[in-house]
Amino acid sequence: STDIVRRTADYQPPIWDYDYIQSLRSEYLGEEYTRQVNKLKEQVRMMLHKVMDPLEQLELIDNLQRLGLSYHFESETKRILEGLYNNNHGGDLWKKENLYAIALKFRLFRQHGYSVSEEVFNSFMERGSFKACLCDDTKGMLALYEASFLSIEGENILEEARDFSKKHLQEFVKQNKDQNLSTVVSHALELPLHWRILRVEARWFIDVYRSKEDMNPTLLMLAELDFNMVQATHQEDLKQVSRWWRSTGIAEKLSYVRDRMTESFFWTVGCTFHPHFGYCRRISSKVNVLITVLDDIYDVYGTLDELELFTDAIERWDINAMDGLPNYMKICFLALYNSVNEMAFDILKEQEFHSIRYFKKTWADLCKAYLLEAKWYYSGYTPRLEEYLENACFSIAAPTILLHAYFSYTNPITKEALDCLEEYPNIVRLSSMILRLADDLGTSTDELKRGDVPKSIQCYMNETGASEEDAREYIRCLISATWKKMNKERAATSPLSETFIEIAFNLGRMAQCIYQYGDGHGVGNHETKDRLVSLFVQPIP
Ligand SMILES: CC1(C)[C@@H]2CC[C@@]1(C)[C@@H](OP(=O)([O-])OP(=O)([O-])[O-])C2
Ligand SMILES: [Mg+2]
Ligand SMILES: [Mg+2]
Ligand SMILES: [Mg+2]
Ligand SMILES: [Mg+2]
Ligand SMILES: [Mg+2]
Repeated sequence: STDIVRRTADYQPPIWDYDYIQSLRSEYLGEEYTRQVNKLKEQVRMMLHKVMDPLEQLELIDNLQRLGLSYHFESETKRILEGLYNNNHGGDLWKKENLYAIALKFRLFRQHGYSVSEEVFNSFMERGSFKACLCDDTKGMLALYEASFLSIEGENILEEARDFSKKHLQEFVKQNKDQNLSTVVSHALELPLHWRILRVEARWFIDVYRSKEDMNPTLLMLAELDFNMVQATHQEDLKQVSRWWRSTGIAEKLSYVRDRMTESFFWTVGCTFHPHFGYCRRISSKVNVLITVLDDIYDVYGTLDELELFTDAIERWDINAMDGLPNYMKICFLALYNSVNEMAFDILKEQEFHSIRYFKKTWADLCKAYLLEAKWYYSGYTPRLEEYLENACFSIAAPTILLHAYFSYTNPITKEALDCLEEYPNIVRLSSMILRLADDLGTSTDELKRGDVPKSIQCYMNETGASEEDAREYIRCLISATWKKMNKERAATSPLSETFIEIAFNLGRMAQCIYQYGDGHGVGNHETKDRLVSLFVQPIP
């Protein structure tokens, strides 16, 4: 047969090899630390009971959140916000206070699902614009900026708030009068709090909090200890999935696809860092690393004929469908088949629920979306942006990732939720859109260099004649607009739990984190490496 010329992406080897991952150790395991952390948690609980001033209550809640500790105090936080909302929501809470307090209140209420109108900012405006005198209040500007990202479509005051605060905060950073505040403001301008991954943000904020003059030592001690204890549990999860990954042999047998076990695990920590979600992280990491392999087979390595065969085998989800596959595809098919069936077995054993048909469908939908992109590539077709995105919100694999996440933490599984998930609800579509757009911004340059389907940027350029820079700006606006729709979805009632909604939000946040400095998943850039070291290797001293 004629030699098949296969594209290559010459991916770098993984940043950490198997032996290094297995060598990871943490001293923060065991009873002694659990005793210590429980003592500190009790002290913080007392603080939450004793604090009376509304603004101090809000600041404490905000600090707990930024320090990554809020998961320990959910009921206390709810009680405080409930109280503030019911007792004062009438109106006097919003009057006569400064911009910082109003913006902080607004953001925390919206974050916790309390409906509050953008009109609370009216007293800071005149003739439709924010009062110019406000621009000297940098703390207030920063709070207004962060609050503006909780907006939904059509909220013009918040749109104006974002533009106004962004302009003045950029000005403030340029003047660089106050080093500490400039650091915090630049951080926010890079990526607003609402779009950030809690776990990564906590690691950064703990260092910032340590140097604040109003820092509370108990809070700091608990944040540092808790961070290190959670790191220890994540290390164990990572070592476990890394042992599984090595047992599949895929990394060395298919040396031409991305070997990204650690990054695949990092994605899951962004989605659910909570220590009790270990099983969810381990399942999701396997899904992510297998998706990474399949994606490269469809994008780079497979011929169209081979891809047709593989897609057909996945649609049939039948062990006998392997026979016609080339060897490298047999390995991938069986690794995927075994992993997914093993998970289906766990669910059958735990909940007597037969889940195979859901998994079979989501993997078939994913591979069909991959196949369509391959056909577009091989035929040299460039779709309009809308046509591309309709398919690319499936090929980015978010629906598959989210379905597996649902099954891996939910007990009891409900038919309502699954029926809802089967229809690809808005929350899944919107999360996929953010993941896809952020991914294209971060990966399309390299992808097009080695040959891949035209991505959102190129489709937009082809459709409108825009320059690449303008196309990238358009895609960034699309991400921002999609977040407004996501914010609206959070409030919507649905058979999907708050946990699921949060995971879907975090998947979008994780994309903006990984691709913040280019392709943080495919190319082991130093930002990703630094993050992985700070999250999984280096305890806070
Ligand atoms: C986990 C993922 C989001 C999914 C598999 C690896 C990814 C990082 C991304 O990889 P990429 O090659 O950029 O996807 P695509 O652009 O080929 O769809 C697609
Ligand atoms: Mg923490
Ligand atoms: Mg690989
Ligand atoms: Mg790809
Ligand atoms: Mg792809
Ligand atoms: Mg990509």
